[in-house]
Amino acid sequence: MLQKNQALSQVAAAIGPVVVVVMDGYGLSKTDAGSAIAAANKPTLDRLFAEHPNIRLRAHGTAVGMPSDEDMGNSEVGHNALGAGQVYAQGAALVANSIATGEIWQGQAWQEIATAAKSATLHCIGLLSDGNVHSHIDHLKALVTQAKAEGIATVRIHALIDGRDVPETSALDYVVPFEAFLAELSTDGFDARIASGGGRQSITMDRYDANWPMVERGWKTHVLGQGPQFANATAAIEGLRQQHPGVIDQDLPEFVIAENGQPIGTIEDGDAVVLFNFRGDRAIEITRAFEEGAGFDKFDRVRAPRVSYAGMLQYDGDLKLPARFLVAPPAIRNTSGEWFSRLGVTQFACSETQKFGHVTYFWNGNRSSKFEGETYLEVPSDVVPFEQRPWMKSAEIADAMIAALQSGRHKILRCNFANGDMVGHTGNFHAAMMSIEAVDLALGRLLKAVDAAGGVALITADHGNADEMYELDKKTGQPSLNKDGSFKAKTAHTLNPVPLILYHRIAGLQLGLKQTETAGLSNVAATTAALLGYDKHADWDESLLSTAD
Ligand SMILES: O=C(O)[C@H](O)COP(=O)(O)O
Ligand SMILES: [Mn+2]
Ligand SMILES: [Mn+2]
Repeated sequence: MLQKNQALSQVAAAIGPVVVVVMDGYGLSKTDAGSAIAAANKPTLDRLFAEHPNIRLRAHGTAVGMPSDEDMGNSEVGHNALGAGQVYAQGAALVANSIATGEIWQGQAWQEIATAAKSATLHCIGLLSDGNVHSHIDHLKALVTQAKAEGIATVRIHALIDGRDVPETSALDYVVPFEAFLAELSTDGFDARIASGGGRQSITMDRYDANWPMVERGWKTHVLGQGPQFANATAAIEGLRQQHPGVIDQDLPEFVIAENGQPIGTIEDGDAVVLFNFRGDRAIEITRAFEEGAGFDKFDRVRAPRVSYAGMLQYDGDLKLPARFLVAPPAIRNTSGEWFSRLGVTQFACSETQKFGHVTYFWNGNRSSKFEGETYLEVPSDVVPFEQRPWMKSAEIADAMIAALQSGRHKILRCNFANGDMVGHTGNFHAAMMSIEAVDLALGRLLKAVDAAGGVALITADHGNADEMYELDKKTGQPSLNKDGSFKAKTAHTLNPVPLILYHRIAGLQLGLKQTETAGLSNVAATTAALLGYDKHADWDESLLSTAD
C-alpha cells in the first residue's frame, strides 16, 4: 500500500521538495474596506495571485469541525485539518454535545469534582465569552447550574476577559448578564460569584512557554487572591477601564473581588477546580501549575493547594495533561505527519514560539512527540506587544526555511508566519498592514530558494484575521463607527475563506488546482501527497491537484 502512485509519479519525478506555507490569519475578504491585506504593499503575493494557480479554501464552521457555520475558524482546528487531511468534531462541538446529552455529568471526572466540591468550594477558571475558540460561556453556565443541582453550596468563577475572539471592548456584554445569572441562581443556600479575573493576554492564558510571568500573575490573582480589589466583576471592569483608558479588554490587568477587604474566592486545600477552556495551547501552563508537585520551577507558587483538578478536555494526550478531564478530546488519527513518516519522507517544521505548537503539535493531531524523520525548529518570539514589532520573526523563519531547503535533507517543509494573526489580534490597522508586508518580503526570499531546489510551494492560511481589521456594518459593508467617529477595531478571526496558491517554476510542468464546492483546509494533505506522487491515506479528503494530460 505504501508505494508511489504510478499515475502521479511522472509528475512527482520532476518535483523537488514541497514547501507548505501557512500565513496565519490571511483571509480573502469580499471587500477591501477595512482589510490590512488589501492595503498592504505586497508585490510577491500580488504576483502569485496573478500568475499562479490559486483557489479559495473553506476555513471556518463545519468545514473545520466547529459546531456551526456561524463559528469562525481558529489555529487549532485549522492546523488540525491541514495536518490531518480530515475533519473531526472539535472540542467546541464535543463539549456542547456532551452537555446536551448529559453524558458529561455521568463521567467519573465530574463525579469526583462534585464529591470534592460538596464539602469545599468549586472554582471554575476560564475565558468568559462565546468566542468558541477556547471556551463557551454556555458551558460555564451549565457547570454552575449542575453544581447547584448536585448540592454544591459555593462556586467561585475566575473569569478571563476576552476581547480577542469577540469584539475588543465587549467585556460587560458578558459580565453583566452573567453576574445577574449567578445572582438569580444564588438562592436556597447556594452562592455563586465571580471571584477574580483579568485580561486574557495579561494573565493566565500564555501558550508554548512564551511568557510564564503571565501565568504567575494569574496564579497570584486566582489562587492567592492578590490584586486590586473591587466589589464585583462589573465594577472591576468599569474601574479598570477608568484607571487604564484606551486599554482593550484582552490587556486589562488583574482584579480580585473582596468583601471587607477579604478576597471571596482564594483557592484552598480540598477545593475542586475546573478549567472550563476546551482548547489546549493556552490551558497547559496553568494546568501544570496546579498539577505539578514540588519540582515545579516555572515560578514561586507561594503555596500550592491540594485540589481536585479537572480540565474541560484533556489538553495533551501524550503528557496526559491534565490527568482528570470532563470530556474526551477528538481522537485524531492517520495524520499526514505520520503517513509521510511511514513512507520514509523526511519533514521539516518551523515557526516562531507563538505558532510553533501550531505547525508541530496541532499539525500532528495534538501530539507532542515527533514522528520519525521529522525535524523541528523554533525561533523564539519577541515578548512585546506585537503592534510594536509587526514583522515579528518572519525574516528568521524565512532564513531557517531557506537553510533547511539548501541542506537537501527534507522532502516536505512546512512553516507558519504568525504575523497576520498575531498583529491582527491587536486591532491596529497600520501595524497589521506592515505585518503582511513583512510576510510578503519573507515569502519572496523563500520562493527563490524553492526555485533553486526545483521545488513546489503550496501557500495557504488557517483562517482569516488581518483581512477585516474593522467591524463591518452588515447593511453598508463599510466600517462601523465608534461614538467619536473613529472606526471600530475588530480583533477576532474572520469567517472568510483562505487562499491556496500552487507555486513552481519547473520548466515544462503544467499543474493546476481544482476549485470545488467543498474545497477546504482538509484537502491540503492529499494535495501534498499528490505532488510527491504518493497515494493519500484512505481517511483523507481528496487532492485538489490537476495535472495536464
Ligand atoms: O488564542 C488566541 O490567540 C486566539 O484566541 C485565537 O487565535 P489562534 O487560533 O490563531 O491561535
Ligand atoms: Mn491561526
Ligand atoms: Mn488568532
